[in-house]
Amino acid sequence: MALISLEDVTKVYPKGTRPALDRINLEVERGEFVFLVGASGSGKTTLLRLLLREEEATEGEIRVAGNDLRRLKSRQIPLYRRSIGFVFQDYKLLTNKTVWQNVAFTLEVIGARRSTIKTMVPQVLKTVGLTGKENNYPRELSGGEAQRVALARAYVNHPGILLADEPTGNLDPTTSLGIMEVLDAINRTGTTIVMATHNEEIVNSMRKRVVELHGGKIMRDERHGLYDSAKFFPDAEVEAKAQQALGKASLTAPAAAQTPVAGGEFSNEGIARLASSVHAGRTGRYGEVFSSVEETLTWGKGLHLDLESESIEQTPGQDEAGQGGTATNTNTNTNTNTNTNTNTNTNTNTNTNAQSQEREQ
Ligand SMILES: Nc1ncnc2c1ncn2[C@@H]1O[C@H](COP(=O)(O)OP(=O)(O)OP(=O)(O)O)[C@@H](O)[C@H]1O
Repeated sequence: MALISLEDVTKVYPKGTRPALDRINLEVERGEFVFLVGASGSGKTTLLRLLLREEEATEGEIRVAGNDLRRLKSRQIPLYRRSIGFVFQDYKLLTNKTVWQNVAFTLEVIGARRSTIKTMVPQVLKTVGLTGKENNYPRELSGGEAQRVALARAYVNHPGILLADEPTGNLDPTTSLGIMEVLDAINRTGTTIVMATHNEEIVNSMRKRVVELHGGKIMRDERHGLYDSAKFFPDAEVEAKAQQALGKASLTAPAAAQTPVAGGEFSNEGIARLASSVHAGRTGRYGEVFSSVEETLTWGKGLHLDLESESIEQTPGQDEAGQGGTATNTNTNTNTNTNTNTNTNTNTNTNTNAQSQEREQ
């Protein structure tokens, strides 16, 4: 049974003139990394909010990790949400708490022991490359660092599912690469990731499953996004990162990282391609945000999904929460290479819905 399934799901907001989601059918298997793409207003955030049970479907059935979300009682919702990690474009950090306290807080609210907190917080900060920043307050962090704290907080209790709404939306291309490295590492521990994004270069480079929404309907569901790698690495830092990612895939990565995903490639190659294309300056956002449907349908040439015959391989020993693996792909400070963005797209992302959702924690 799929980890996430939506059957004929429709969402009409009280003031909505048309359905925000219109008879959506979608299945996501355990361990998958799914990009949700589509023009502004196509329904990406709504889909994530339904999965988080911040909104209820008007019609249809949603199941997440065995939970039928229609049957979830109000008092069960906080517990349900704690089993899911989520990150937003604007980080939502607690401004009066340090990096350490922000991450520890997630564990405190679920009643974790102090000894557990003391063990897990440094581990996850190391995973996201923030060792040394424990005592900084959010205002003392760069955008990329703040987003990594948000990721650490979402991941610290090793959720089986991580939902991300434009997690790179406010970040420059090189910093976004760092965030994608962390997300990729988290995914390789077995955590299923559903990420809404406008960033076509990230999607094209990572070559994960791409679900494209338009007007609340799924217009495309492909196993891999476009492949458009750069062959030229004149920048030493980005080249090193790309080499490192490729090297890790074949030499030092943990077993989970070496497991070929459907299609036979190693997931770290996506990061290598992204590093390459970040450097080449092909960092455009999802460029067709305000264009017609004909023009927006430019995603991918990949295979159409056949969930019957293909499935993501699981690494033996990993439980549902992904605790069988530890992410080893630590991030390095990537903020120095910001001059390569030759993006000419002038669209701005107006994702205000996610921004207004304050996490209960
Ligand atoms: N609370 C709400 N009340 C009424 N309509 C809403 C509400 N939230 C979203 N909508 C509408 O639902 C549709 C889908 O919005 P949604 O935020 O899911 O799109 P999106 O693809 O995430 O867009 P973006 O990329 O701009 O974040 C839009 O037409 C939007 O105006």
